[in-house]
Amino acid sequence: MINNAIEVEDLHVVRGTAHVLPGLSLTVPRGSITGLLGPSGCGKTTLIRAIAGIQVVRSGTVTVLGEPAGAPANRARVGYVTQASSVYPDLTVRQNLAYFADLSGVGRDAAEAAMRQVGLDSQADTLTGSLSGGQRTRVSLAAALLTDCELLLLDEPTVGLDPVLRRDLWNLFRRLADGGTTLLVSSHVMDEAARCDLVLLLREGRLLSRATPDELRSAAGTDDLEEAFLLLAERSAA
Ligand SMILES: Nc1ncnc2c1ncn2[C@@H]1O[C@H](COP(=O)(O)OP(=O)(O)OP(=O)(O)O)[C@@H](O)[C@H]1O
Repeated sequence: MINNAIEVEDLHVVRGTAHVLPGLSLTVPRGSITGLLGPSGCGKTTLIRAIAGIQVVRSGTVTVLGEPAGAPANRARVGYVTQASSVYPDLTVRQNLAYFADLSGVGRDAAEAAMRQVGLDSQADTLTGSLSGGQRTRVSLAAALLTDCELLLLDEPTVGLDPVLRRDLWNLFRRLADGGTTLLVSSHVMDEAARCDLVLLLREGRLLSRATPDELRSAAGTDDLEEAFLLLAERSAA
C-alpha cells in the first residue's frame, strides 16, 4: 500500500503565456483532508486539473493512487468536482443523480443515498437549474459520491455557501475522510484551513508551506491562519 494518494514531482505547467506551475513538487497523504490554499490565480485549479489528468503539462510527473494521473484504472477511483456545475440544469436533482448512477453502473439506491448525504433530499424533485449556486455544487458533489471513490478532488466546493451549509459540508468531508476517503479541497478562505489535517499553501505556483494547522500557527506565531499565511508569504518574499 502506497502511503501517498498523490505525488507531484517537478511539475511545470504553462497556460497561455504564464508559467503557472514552475516546478511544483508535493505529496498528499491517504485518508485525510488536505487543504489547497492560496490566493486567487496562484494555480490551485491548474494543479487539481493536472491531478485529475485533464491538464496539458510541460514536464514533471503526477502519480495518483499509484498510477499516472488520468490513467483509465483510476476512472472510478477518483472523483472531481469542478468549480463550474457539471450537472444538467433541465433535469431535477433526482433525475440528474439517477442518470449519473446509470452511467456509473450503480443502482438508483446509490443516487438516493448520495442525495441524502449532501442534504438535498428535500429538493429531489426541483429542477437543478432553479437551485442556488451552492445547491448546484452539492448536486455535483453527490454525483461524485456515487461511486465510493478513493480520492475526491474538490475545487472550491464551499464558494457562495452560507456558514451553516459550509459547516455541514465540512462535516460531510470529515465523515468521508474518517471512512478512508482522501480529500483534496481547494479554497481561498483561510479559516477553512483549520478544518484540514494538512494544509498546502500555494503562492504563484510554488509551495510556500506544507503543514498542519497547528504547525502553521506556531511557525507564524499567531492563532489567526489568515495572518499566518500573510506572514509566511512576506517571509518567503524577503
Ligand atoms: N484557460 C487559460 N488560459 C490561459 N491562462 C489561464 C487559463 N486558466 C487559468 N489561467 C491562468 O493560470 C493562472 C492560475 O489559474 P488557476 O485557475 O489555476 O488559479 P486558482 O488559484 O485556481 O484561482 P481561483 O482561486 O481564482 O480559482 C492564472 O494566472 C490564470 O490567469
